[in-house]
Amino acid sequence: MYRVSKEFHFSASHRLANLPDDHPCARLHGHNYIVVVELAGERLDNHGFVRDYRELKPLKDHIDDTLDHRHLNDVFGHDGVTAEFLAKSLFDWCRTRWSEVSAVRVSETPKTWAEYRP
Ligand SMILES: Nc1nc2c(c(=O)[nH]1)N=C([C@H](O)[C@H](O)COP(=O)(O)OP(=O)(O)OP(=O)(O)O)CN2
Ligand SMILES: [Zn+2]
Repeated sequence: MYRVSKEFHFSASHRLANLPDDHPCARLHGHNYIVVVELAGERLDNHGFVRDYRELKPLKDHIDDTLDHRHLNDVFGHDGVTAEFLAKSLFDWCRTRWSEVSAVRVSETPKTWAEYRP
């Protein structure tokens, strides 16, 4: 099995308003998010690719247009925009376009990662 991945970046604010008031993440704050999309395949195409990284450009456009420099509670219309939620949401968006997508990972801080892998 081959696995390839590409990294995307965006900055956004959020507030996990369902957490207790004394939890720091219940307050308005922001992250420099990192998103890694992983694709898997048993076979390579004629160019030796699982899929050309350049074909993932629509994901960069989607992130830039809908998430970058936005308030994520407003974007999604709820107060639970966790890293886990973003990983699943971006996985679903990618999977409708590229069948090889096998996982999406999201980092909010240099020390934390959430992954969605069905
Ligand atoms: N499982 C999850 N836990 C937390 C999430 C999340 O999305 N999934 N999100 C947050 C906060 O939004 C934010 O990411 C803060 O995380 P935290 O690790 O507390 O960040 P710090 O930089 O403050 O960590 P230090 O250990 O103090 O450096 C919280 N939890
Ligand atoms: Zn946060």
